Amino acid sequence: MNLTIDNLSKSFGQKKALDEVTVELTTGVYGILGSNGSGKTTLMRILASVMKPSSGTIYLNGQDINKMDHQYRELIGYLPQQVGLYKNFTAEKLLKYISALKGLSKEETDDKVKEVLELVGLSNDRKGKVGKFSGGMKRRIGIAQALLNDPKILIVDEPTAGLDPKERIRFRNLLSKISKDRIVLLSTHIVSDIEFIAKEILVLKDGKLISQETPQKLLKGIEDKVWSVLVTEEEIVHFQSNYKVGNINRVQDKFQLRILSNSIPHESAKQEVPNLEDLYLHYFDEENINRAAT
Ligand SMILES: Nc1ncnc2c1ncn2[C@@H]1O[C@H](COP(=O)(O)OP(=O)(O)OP(=O)(O)O)[C@@H](O)[C@H]1O
Repeated sequence: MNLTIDNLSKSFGQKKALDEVTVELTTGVYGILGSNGSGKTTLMRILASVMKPSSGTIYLNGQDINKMDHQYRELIGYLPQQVGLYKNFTAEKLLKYISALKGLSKEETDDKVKEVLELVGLSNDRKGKVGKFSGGMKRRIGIAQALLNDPKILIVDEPTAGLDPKERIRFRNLLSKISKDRIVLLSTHIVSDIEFIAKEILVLKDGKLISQETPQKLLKGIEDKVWSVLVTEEEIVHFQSNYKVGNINRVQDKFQLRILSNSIPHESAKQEVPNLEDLYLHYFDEENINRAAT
């Protein structure tokens, strides 16, 4: 399976939310990384066919999705940022109801609902009311409903916002599991969500695709730029105004700063192994974009 996004742009008045994005996707998980307003949701909505681009074309296995029309939509599962679930429905009833809306027969529905409940780990909670579910369970029921029509392309917008770490891990593993024979697109600004499961990360900035790489290659790009330095409280401001500073940890009476810099920021600085949090800082430290030292 091959999904090709060819020269896609979307404008809202003067604002270019997407600017000539071209990318080719095959099965597996893709992470879309970008700061607020970088165009992630716009790209996902166009891919989910709920919004039209201003220009550009999307091809699935060489066929223009506009020409495929409902044939394409049947292959899509979309989980937007906000989903309104019927709070008084049980998990099972909700999924049966959505199956009916999606046009599945009664027999298909019973089997499919059972299968997706199992897949997302909610079989034992099938009689529980959705309104009483935790955030993680709600996201999982969201995925379950998106999987009812066995989509080949699953699009999930900010899936882990508001989830606790345990639920985030569980959700990540679920997406990883279902990506074997599907294209899964996952937008986030929580980089740890995609560090381990994405086969490639698409970095969007101001509507432009500025990078498409494996997480390992992206990290290699900053491998000699990440430092840690131990400073006093008074010295923090100096580093913050001259460098991109990430985490600050208290270590007894001093502070350890994580710094992104092309050159050694201080003679006592130690080089560190980069992670995706550093990468995010590298691309999206907007406030400090004009610093000379990096
Ligand atoms: N319907 C709309 N009308 C006008 N402007 C819009 C509309 N939708 C998006 N935009 C603008 O397009 C740009 C990209 O928005 P988009 O929602 O795609 O970004 P995002 O990366 O998903 O951000 P976030 O992480 O905050 O969800 C933003 O500047 C946004 O204000």
